[in-house]
Amino acid sequence: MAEMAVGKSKPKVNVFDSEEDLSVSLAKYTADLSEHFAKDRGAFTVVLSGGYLIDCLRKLVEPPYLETVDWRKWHVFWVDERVVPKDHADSNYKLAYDGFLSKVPIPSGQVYAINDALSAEGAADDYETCLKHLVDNGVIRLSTVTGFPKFDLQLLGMGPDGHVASLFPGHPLVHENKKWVTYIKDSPKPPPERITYTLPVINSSAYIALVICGTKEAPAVQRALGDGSELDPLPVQMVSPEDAMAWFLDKDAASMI
Ligand SMILES: O=C1O[C@H](COP(=O)(O)O)[C@@H](O)[C@H](O)[C@H]1O
Repeated sequence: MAEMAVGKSKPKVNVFDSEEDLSVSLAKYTADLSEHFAKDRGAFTVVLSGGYLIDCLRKLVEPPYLETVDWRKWHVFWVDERVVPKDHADSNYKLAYDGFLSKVPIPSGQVYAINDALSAEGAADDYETCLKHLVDNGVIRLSTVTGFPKFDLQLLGMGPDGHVASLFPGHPLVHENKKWVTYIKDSPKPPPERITYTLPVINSSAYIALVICGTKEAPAVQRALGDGSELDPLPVQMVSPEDAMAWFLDKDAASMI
C-alpha cells in the first residue's frame, strides 16, 4: 500500500530505467489510491491529461489491476480538452477512451467528457457547471483550504515548454484565480482552442502524479526540480497539490537533474 500523506509533504521524485518500469509503478500508485479512496469515501475522482500519460497507464488495464481495482467507484475527468469532436484524432477523450477507458469497467455515466457541440467558452462553462453539480451531490469534495474542488488524484503530463494542462508559459490564463474551468483560443500548441482547469483547481487536489518521459522534457524537469528562484516560473513549477505530489520520470526526462 502507498503511504497516504496527511498535509502537504515534499514531492517524491521517482526515476525509472525504462518506461515499462515507470508504467508498473504508476499502476500500483494509482491502484493503491483507488483502494484508499474507495474505502474512505466510496468514490475515487481521477483527473486525466492527454498526451503521453495515457500510454503510461497501460499496466493498470492488465491483471492483477483489471480485476482488483474497484472500477465502479471511479469518476473520470479531464484536466484539459481540445475543442474538437470526441472522435477527432486531437481529442484527449478519444486518446483516453482508446488507450484506457475502453479496457476497464468504469460506468459510462461516471466519465465526464466535455460537450463537443459547444464553443470553447460554452464548453468551459458547461464543464464547470457539471463539476458544481458533482460537488453538490458529494461526488467531488471541496477543499476546505481554497474553496475549489478537491479531486482525489490528478494524473498530469508536461510539455517540453513546461506547460501542464493547457496552461502555457507566459500566457495570462496561468494567473486565472476565480474560475474552475476556463478556455484558450490561442494555444501555442495545436489545436488552438481548448478548455482547461485553472491552477487553483489543479493545486486543490489531494494527490498529483506528474508523469514525464523523454529527453525533450529534460530541461523543464531540471528547472522544475531546481531551487525555484526564478521570477517567472514555468506552469509546472507552480503545481503543488494539497496532500502529496509524486514525479514519475523515465531516465531520459531525468537526465539533467
Ligand atoms: O497538449 C497537451 O500537452 C500536455 C503534454 O503532452 P505530452 O504529449 O507532452 O505528454 C498534456 O498533458 C495535455 O493534456 C495536452 O492537452
